[in-house]
Amino acid sequence: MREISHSCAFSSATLLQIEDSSEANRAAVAAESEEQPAKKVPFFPKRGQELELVCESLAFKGQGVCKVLETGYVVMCDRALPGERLIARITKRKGSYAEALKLRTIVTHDNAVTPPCKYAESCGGCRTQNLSYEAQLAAKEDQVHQLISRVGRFGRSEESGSGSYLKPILPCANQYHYRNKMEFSFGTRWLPPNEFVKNQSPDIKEDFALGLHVPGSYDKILDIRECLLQHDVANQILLDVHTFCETHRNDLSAYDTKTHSGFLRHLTLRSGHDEHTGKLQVMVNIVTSVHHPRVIKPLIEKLVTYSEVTSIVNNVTSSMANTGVGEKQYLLYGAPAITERLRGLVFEISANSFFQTNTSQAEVLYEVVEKACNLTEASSEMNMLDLFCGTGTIGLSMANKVNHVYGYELVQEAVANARRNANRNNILNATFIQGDLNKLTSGFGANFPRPDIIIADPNRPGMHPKLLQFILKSGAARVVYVSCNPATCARDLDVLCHSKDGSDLAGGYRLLSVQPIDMFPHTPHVECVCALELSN
Ligand SMILES: C[S@@+](CC[C@H](N)C(=O)[O-])C[C@H]1O[C@@H](n2cnc3c(N)ncnc32)[C@H](O)[C@@H]1O
Repeated sequence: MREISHSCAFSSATLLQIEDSSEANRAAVAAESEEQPAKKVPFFPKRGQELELVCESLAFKGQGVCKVLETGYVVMCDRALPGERLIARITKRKGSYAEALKLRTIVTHDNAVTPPCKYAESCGGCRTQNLSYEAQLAAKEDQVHQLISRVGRFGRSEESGSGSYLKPILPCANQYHYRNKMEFSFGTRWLPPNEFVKNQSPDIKEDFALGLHVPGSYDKILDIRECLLQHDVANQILLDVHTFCETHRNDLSAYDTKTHSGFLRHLTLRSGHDEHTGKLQVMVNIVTSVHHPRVIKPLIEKLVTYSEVTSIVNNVTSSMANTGVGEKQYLLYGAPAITERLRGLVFEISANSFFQTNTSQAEVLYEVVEKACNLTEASSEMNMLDLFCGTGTIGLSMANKVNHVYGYELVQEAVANARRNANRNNILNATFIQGDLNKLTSGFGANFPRPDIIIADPNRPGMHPKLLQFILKSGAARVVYVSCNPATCARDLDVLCHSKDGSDLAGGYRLLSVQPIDMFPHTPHVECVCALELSN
């Protein structure tokens, strides 16, 4: 039996509410305080106060865990990196810690490297590009281990025999050009500090930008002309679209999220490969506020000159929200979907359906998932439930080893993709069902047999308590939890593995392993695959 740490200051009620970073931050603060308890003296910084900090580690979501030297008081600071001494301004007090905005560096961080991207200092995408890759990996591994062991209440003790259940992180072989999908936004331009001087130049127009959101801002766009995370061809397209739309901005005006006026909202570039020739395929998705085929036509004529562009779609949305999914979608050129190979199968990807964004690392991820399922010859009699299945990739990649795969997914378009993906790969033992796993009714489970293996791959908020209850009652011998948010994953594992007094969610599973995987170098994101078995 594994040791359960009782030092963790989280009540079960709070654990169910973990949505994103604040509980994870508290875990990081608790870890810091436990490591050096003697240094902490009472300290109450005020909002707006400027302080000298030293950064000690990187927490979940890439925030630096910093300390006020004389007091040991913990401050979470965006863009602070381990070893850095900095001046920061307090923005929020949150119980035992505060949040701060970094103002300037006094002494640079450990493991500093020169980032190859010229936007690295201002862009919200790659926040740790100037930290060596080895240091990024160590920080991500530590975050997963801390969160699972503390928030999940598993402790850090060694398992006898196969070593710790907390496995070392698997690195990503390609640290650049690994993304097969990038979503850019049109908008009003934001100038990073080093461009203010150039702003005197009449060449710089502030009414047009195409790029990525300024961190923490919904309306300001960092104008960029290339992103080192995407394919070179996608970068040429981005540059061309940028130049063309900026030149013709009277017709092709950028949408302004404050005034809700303007035409062009987002540009999404997705890449895949032709299933027969292996040739690169690019899908261009232009999101606009209205359908205006005549105005957009010259841009399409420009884009079709690229032999790699095999699909151009136009999503039209009148929503005030910052969404790339249109109320209507128009096919402007080529096929409605592109294809990609994964685990020896061919998958079709349409504009609004989920597909793993790092294809080569998805091969590694799915291999780990399959291993966690512990498939044997006996598995051919078993039913697999693939929850949050997207376009069906995980379940389909194991369909030849089980009796039947049942996939469950919210997005109708992804379900349609999954069904076509099964047909395309001649897989007859897979059924895909559309439904909302956050709104389970008592009838859930009636349209598929009792599962022997459950795979759950939710997005960041994790699983709804009712879904956890379903899993606990299912009697499935194996559960494999694939997570892109170790904080909510830890919360859910605690429910699945530890019985809770006064609750009908009795923990019925034993956590066997937690495997962190780096899918997104230079970003704060980290994936993990957790294997659980039914405990008797
Ligand atoms: C992280 S993705 C995983 C997709 C798939 N397993 C894969 O590897 O490609 C999460 C998926 O959950 C779906 N999803 C999100 N909320 C959902 C809900 N409430 N009910 C069912 N599916 C949901 C999303 O549409 C998305 O396809």
